[in-house]
Amino acid sequence: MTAKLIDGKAVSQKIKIQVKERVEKLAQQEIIPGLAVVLVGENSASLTYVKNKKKTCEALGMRSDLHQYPDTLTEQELLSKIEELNTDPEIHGILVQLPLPKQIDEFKVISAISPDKDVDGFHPISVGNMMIGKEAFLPCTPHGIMELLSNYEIDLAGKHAVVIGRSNIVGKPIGQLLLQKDATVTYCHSKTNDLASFTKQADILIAAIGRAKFIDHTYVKSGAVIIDVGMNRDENGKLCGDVDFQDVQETASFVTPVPGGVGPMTIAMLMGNTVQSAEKDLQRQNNSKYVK
Ligand SMILES: Nc1nc2c(c(=O)[nH]1)N[C@@H](CN(C=O)c1ccc(C(=O)N[C@@H](CCC(=O)O)C(=O)O)cc1)CN2
Repeated sequence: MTAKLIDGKAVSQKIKIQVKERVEKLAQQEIIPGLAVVLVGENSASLTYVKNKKKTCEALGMRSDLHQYPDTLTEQELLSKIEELNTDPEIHGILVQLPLPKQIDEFKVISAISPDKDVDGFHPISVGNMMIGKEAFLPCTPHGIMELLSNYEIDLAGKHAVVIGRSNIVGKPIGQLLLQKDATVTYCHSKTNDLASFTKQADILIAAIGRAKFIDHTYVKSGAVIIDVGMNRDENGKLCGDVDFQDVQETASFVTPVPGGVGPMTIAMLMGNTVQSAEKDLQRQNNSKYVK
């Protein structure tokens, strides 16, 4: 058996075409979805990601403003900027690129974003609504993973999903979304003893560990679906995931590559959330017309 490739690049293209159609529909009502991206510091990977977000927005007919600051920016200065963006009627989505420099409290900053504009889905209100299955902006990487699984018609009900990683932006939320689709979910993390004894039971294995090519075939059950969320550099400086892609080929049934798997989905889902925010804003405006 050779694993089938889950092509995130192709699926993300399909999603972006659908988003563009929604942008064109909003343009008929003279609305241009607007995304504000805030970057603090000079992290080169973060700079690449925010540039890609801006480029994608523009390609889909959306507005994107990049607000870039040195890593000496104070927490108060950042909070003031967010306050300004919260009240800007032309901005439908606000995103603060993570990680932030250490003098800035990430939770405080995320909590300051209006939940109506929280297109990253990181605000505690968005997280709470997601947890109880109510309408919310879903965090882009976990949402992208769910879209990939759905596009490849991978059945989740009754399946055992093992998530390695417990970050707020990937590990914790992907477990909840899988649970909502009736998977049985196990969380593993850096303190888990005998990791392989858990991962070998996984029908669906989500690797978000942050260690280059850590998962090889000895961690994988025959026929498992592997989703690689890792973004690392190998010994030659080449981009690679948490999974040893070649080594799992004869064991897994499906596997995502890095690059070209989960990463492009993250940006496509962000575009979807931003358009959704603009659509909801229009709906609110129309509703308030009726009330008057
Ligand atoms: N505010 C946020 N910060 C961060 C998020 C996030 O969703 N919101 N996620 C990550 C970084 N990230 C988006 O911001 C991201 C990472 C990777 C990719 C991607 O497309 N990767 C490509 C490879 C890119 C390359 O060549 O370097 C791929 O996997 O094919 C997109 C977005 C942390 N911060």
